[in-house]
Amino acid sequence: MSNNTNSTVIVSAVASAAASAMLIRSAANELVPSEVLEYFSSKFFNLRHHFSSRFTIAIEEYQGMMCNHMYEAAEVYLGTKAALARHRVRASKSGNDKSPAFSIDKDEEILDDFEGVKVTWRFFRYFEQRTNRNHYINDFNGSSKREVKSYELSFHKKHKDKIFNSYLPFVLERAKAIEEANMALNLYTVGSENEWIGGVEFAHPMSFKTLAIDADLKNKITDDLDKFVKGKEFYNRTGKAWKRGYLLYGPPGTGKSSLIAAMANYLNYDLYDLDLSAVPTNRELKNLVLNMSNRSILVMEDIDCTIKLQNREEEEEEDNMERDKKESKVTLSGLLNAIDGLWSCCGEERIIVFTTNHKEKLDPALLRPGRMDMHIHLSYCTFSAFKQLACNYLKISDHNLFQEIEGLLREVQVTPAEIAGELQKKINAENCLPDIVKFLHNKKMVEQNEPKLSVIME
Ligand SMILES: Nc1ncnc2c1ncn2[C@@H]1O[C@H](COP(=O)(O)OP(=O)(O)OP(=O)(O)O)[C@@H](O)[C@H]1O
Ligand SMILES: [Mg+2]
Repeated sequence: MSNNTNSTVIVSAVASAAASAMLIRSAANELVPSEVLEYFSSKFFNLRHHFSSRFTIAIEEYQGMMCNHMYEAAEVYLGTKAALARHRVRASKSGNDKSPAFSIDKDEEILDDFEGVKVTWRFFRYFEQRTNRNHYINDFNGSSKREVKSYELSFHKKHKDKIFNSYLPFVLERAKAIEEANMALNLYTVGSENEWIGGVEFAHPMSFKTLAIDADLKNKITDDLDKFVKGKEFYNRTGKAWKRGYLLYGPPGTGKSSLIAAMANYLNYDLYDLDLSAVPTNRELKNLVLNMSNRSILVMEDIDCTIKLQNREEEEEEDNMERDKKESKVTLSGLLNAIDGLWSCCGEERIIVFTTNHKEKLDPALLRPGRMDMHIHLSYCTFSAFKQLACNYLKISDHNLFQEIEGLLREVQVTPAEIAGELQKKINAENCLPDIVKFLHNKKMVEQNEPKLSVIME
C-alpha cells in the first residue's frame, strides 16, 4: 500500500472514531441523567488534574455583585502585553484616558515571564446557568443565564508560593501604576458654593525638560519628588503623613507657576487651585482642603497677597475685639489649621505648594519644616536658563552671540518671562538674538540710571 492510501485509512479511521464518539456522547446525553454525566465528568476532571503538574487560578469579573479588583488589574496589566496575543485584542478609550487601552479577547492566550517563572494567561467568556434569580444583576431579558468573563492564570505547581506572594501583588501594583499614568490631569477651582468644581483637563505643556531653571536646582526638585512618590514605605515606617509642602518664592515672571505645571505633569497629579481670597471662612477652607482627592497638588498662589498674614498674637487680640467681623475671613491660624488638618487626615500622597513674591512677609510658622518642607528660590535668568529658553523657542544650543549674552546676564536682572517674551517675537536666531542683545543693553542702562532717578524723585 502506498503512503497516500495509508494516511487515507488513518484519516478515515480517526473520522469514524470521532463520529462514533459523538454518536455515543449524544446518545449518552439523551439516555443518561445529567446528574450522572456531571458526576463522571467531574471525576474525570479531578483525575486529570491529579496527574497534572499545572496549577490554575480563575479570576472572575464579579464576586457576587461586586467587581473583582484582581480581574480589573489583570485586564489592565495584560493590556500592556496585548501585542503578544496571536489573533484578536479588544481596544477601548474612555474620556479621561490619554491613549487607547487594549485587552485580550476570548480564548486568547498570553505567556508571561516573572523572574524566570513562566505563566500562561487565558481569557474566557461563556454563559452559565443561574442558580439564584436574585443573585445576578445583568438579567436584561429575563434570561436564566449569566455571562461569565474570567482570566485563568496557570503555572507549574512548584511556583505556587511565588505566584501567590509576589506575582499577583506585582500585577496589582503594575495595573495601578499603568492606570494612573494613563489618566489625564484635572484642574479644580473653588466654586460659588465653596466647593471644588471643574475636573477640567489640565493640558499645560510645561515639563522639567522645558522649564528654564538651573540644572542643579532642577535635579534637586525632581529627586525630592521621586523620593516622595516612592516613599510610601518610608512614610509608613517613620509614622509621618505622606505629604510634602513646597514654597516657591521669587520675583514675578521667574517661573513659579510654570514649575507647578511641570510638577503636576511629572507626577501626573491633579491640581487644586485654591484662591484664598475667594474662601469666606476658616471652616470652608478646612472643608475644601479635606475634600481633595489623593495624588493631588493643592496650590495657593501669591499667599502673601491673598491673606493678611499678621503675627498670631496680634490676630488673637483682634479676634477678641472683633470676633464677628473676623469670622467672615480666612486667618493665618485658620490656614495653619487647615494645613495641619490636611497633614493628619487619612488620605495619602498629597502635595501642597505656596507661591509668593515676598517670602520675608510670611509668618515663620507657615514656613517651618513639616508645613513647607522645601523652599525653592526662583530667580532671575541665568545663562543656563537662557540656553534652555533658546533651545525651547529657537531650537539652537549655541550661537556666536551667546558669549555676549552670558556676560550681560551676569550684570542685568532679567526674568525668564521677559526673555521668553523677546524670543517669541522672531522665530529665527539670526533676527532674534541681536534683538535680545539690544534688549539686555537697554535694560542694563535703565538699571544703571535707576538709583539716580530715585534720588531725583526724593
Ligand atoms: N523658568 C521658566 N522656564 C520657562 N519659561 C518660563 C520660566 N519662567 C517664566 N517663563 C515664561 O514666562 C511666563 C510667566 O511665567 P510664570 O507664570 O511661571 O511666572 P511666575 O513666577 O509664576 O510669575 P508671578 O509671580 O507673576 O505669578 C510663562 O508662561 C513662561 O512662558
Ligand atoms: Mg505665577
